[in-house]
Amino acid sequence: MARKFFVGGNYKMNPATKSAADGLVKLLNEAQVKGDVDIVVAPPALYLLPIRDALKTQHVQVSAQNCYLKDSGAFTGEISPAQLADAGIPYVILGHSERRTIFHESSEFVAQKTRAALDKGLTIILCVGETLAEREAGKTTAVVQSQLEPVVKLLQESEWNKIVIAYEPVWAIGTGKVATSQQAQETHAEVRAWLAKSVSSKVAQETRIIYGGSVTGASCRELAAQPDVDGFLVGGASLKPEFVDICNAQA
Ligand SMILES: O=C(COP(=O)(O)O)NO
Repeated sequence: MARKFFVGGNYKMNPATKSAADGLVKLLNEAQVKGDVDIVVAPPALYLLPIRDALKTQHVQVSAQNCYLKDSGAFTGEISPAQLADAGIPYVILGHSERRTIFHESSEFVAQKTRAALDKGLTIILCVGETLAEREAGKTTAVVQSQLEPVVKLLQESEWNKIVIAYEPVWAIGTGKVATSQQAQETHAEVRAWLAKSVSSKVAQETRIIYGGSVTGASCRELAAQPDVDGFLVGGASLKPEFVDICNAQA
């Protein structure tokens, strides 16, 4: 089966003002989206509802950038999967490398949060990826598999249709050093083969594996042409007009 193209925009802790956020909504509402693509933008939590309510295009949905694993309680600063579901936010990014490195989230913790988000009906953009040292040591496959294993243990085969895997090599995030098409295709194919072995061939074939790490309007088409690259999770470029070109990369 053909996997529907998927492009996420991870705004991270941007933009700095509501008026700038309004500008991004204008860009999305005026975008000429070509082809069949799921577009999801992940603004800071403060802007989630205003942006969701200001979007006039059926092409774009919103995502949280993270969530906790409990429904409510004394967890200062956190947002719960139950609150996201109640607010009608359909997606959440989990396991982003910035959550793993800056906020010390382990793969087991990310897996528990994935379980909790699935229990509330959310779709998860599950981030994995290796550091430059791990790639140079030939550990890319082992690292990515170690990040996915705890998730595999907690999911039923039928739940994988609520997972989008984002392969984001840490050395490409925010550096301008985009992975080559060959590097992306190689790792995506390895992840897909591992899914076939660890879950099922159906899940391997149907799960979208998207690439993130310095994707731009200039690099997106060659990457999108790779058989196992099903889309992108875009950081910096999602805050610019070229985000629309990236959404149309497969059109
Ligand atoms: O972190 C990223 C990628 O960021 P950049 O596109 O800025 O490298 N996506 O979640």
